[in-house]
Amino acid sequence: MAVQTEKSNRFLNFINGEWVASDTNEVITNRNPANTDDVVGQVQKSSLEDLNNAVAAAKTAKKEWKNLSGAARGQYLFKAADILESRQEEVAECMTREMGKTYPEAKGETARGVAILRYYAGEGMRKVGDVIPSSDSEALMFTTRAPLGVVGVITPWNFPVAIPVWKTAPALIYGNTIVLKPASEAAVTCGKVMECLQEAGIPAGVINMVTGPGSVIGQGLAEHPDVNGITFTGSNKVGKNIGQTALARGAKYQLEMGGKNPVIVASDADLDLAVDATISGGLKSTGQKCTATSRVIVQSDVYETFKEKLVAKVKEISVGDGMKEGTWMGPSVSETQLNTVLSYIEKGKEEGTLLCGGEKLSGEEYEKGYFVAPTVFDDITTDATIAQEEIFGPVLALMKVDDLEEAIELANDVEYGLSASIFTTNIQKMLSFIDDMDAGLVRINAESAGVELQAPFGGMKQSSSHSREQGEAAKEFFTSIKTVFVK
Ligand SMILES: NC(=O)C1=CN([C@@H]2O[C@H](COP(=O)(O)OP(=O)(O)OC[C@H]3O[C@@H](n4cnc5c(N)ncnc54)[C@H](O)[C@@H]3O)[C@@H](O)[C@H]2O)C=CC1
Ligand SMILES: O=C(O)CCC(=O)C(=O)O
Repeated sequence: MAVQTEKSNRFLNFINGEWVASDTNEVITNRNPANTDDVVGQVQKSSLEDLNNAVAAAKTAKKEWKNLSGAARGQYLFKAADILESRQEEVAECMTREMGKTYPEAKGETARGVAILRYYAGEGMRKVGDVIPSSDSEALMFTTRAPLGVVGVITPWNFPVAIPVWKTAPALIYGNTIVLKPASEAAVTCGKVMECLQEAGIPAGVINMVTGPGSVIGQGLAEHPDVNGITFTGSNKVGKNIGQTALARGAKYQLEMGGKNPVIVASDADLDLAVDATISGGLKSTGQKCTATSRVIVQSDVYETFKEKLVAKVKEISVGDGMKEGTWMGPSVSETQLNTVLSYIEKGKEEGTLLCGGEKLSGEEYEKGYFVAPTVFDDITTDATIAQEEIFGPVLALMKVDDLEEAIELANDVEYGLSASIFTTNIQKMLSFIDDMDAGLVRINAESAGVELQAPFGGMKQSSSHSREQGEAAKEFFTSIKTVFVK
């Protein structure tokens, strides 16, 4: 057993209140996707035995943690928020170097993590149940809530602070203990979040982190008989498998998966606003958000003007190392992700007309990173692969429609239903969109990305397990309702 003595970017597993090396003696080394010469840090390549130790610790700790008052649990989260806030710049820099999003975005995400911790800290003081009139006049009937117990938290790399925090903070405040398995690509940044929770003094065993391959540690969590609930964000393929595994053994699960999010630009839209929001929603974070805009559905009478404005602005985007001032868009997270994006771009060239971008960037600034040019396609039809499949890259597909009805029909013509936007100044069009759009998040005159921590977040159709995260909605997953009858 080794002890982590100083703040560094080399992380051990965190199990039962201690930093411990994996029994495999193997590590995963993370490099900067903007410059692969830059080694960002290391995490453990753990085994099932490490996972079993973490689950055992979480199981032992759950009774005492659950028996604390919500207010007492909240105090730990307030403290963790202060610590994370004091380390905002260090955490953000690590995030940018580890997964590529720009430093201002990474700072914003870290601040969001702080705000989420504070929001759920406050939840510890809010009501958990209702009094319901019994048909027996001498009885008192009410609901209360019980934690699930041990929750397995499996997170992706695209929001290395916000997603682990928006799953962990509600799990803890409602009395659960956790075992967190972050995506390897961003596990060093996540280790820093874990340090903040540790420094806040959360009792041993309540929070645990085990890093390693998804197929071993993630699958191991899903299968583990002592893990009572699993919360997951990531790809559809992995998510569905986790859901089936959890269901087969009767565990609760929550899945947030892909998106193929449309923006509709109506003929009466403020076109400059729509252009800016399409770029921001589609290309920020290099398009690596499940809420990213990827299908741009434009009414024919403004199509050419919108297209011209959009392409002119996309061409101005500065791509580079996210730590460099003036960089608007960083690299893809990894070589695998870059290759996926490039293969969709090749497909797009067969399916439509390339308007700009469409290539891996070359030249001195780019040669050691995974950079792709922001790309826009024209003449894309709804059955095209790039109009149907989640790309997770900076690629926009333009589609032309004659009227709003056709626009909404097209917007709904995908298997996903996470987020959708419309740009219009017409109230009737807004209302039709709100009514008819099959998405968990519908946004009017605002980009498709951008989730507020106090509001429910989740998708329809194949985008989620039909559950919601964040805000008060988190309570539904992280607790079970108990109906109490007293006479
Ligand atoms: N909805 C979202 O926010 C995200 C969607 N994605 C989508 O997924 C694609 C692939 O990205 P990946 O990082 O490979 O996503 P992924 O779904 O493989 O990874 C997400 C998490 O699940 C874990 N995992 C992987 N295999 C597992 C398994 N068999 N059992 C349990 N856990 C497992 C990973 O280690 C990671 O912690 C992206 O191109 C994108 O389309 C990726 C990340 C986030
Ligand atoms: O748009 C956001 O802020 C959150 C997106 C998200 O949850 C994701 O990409 O996994």
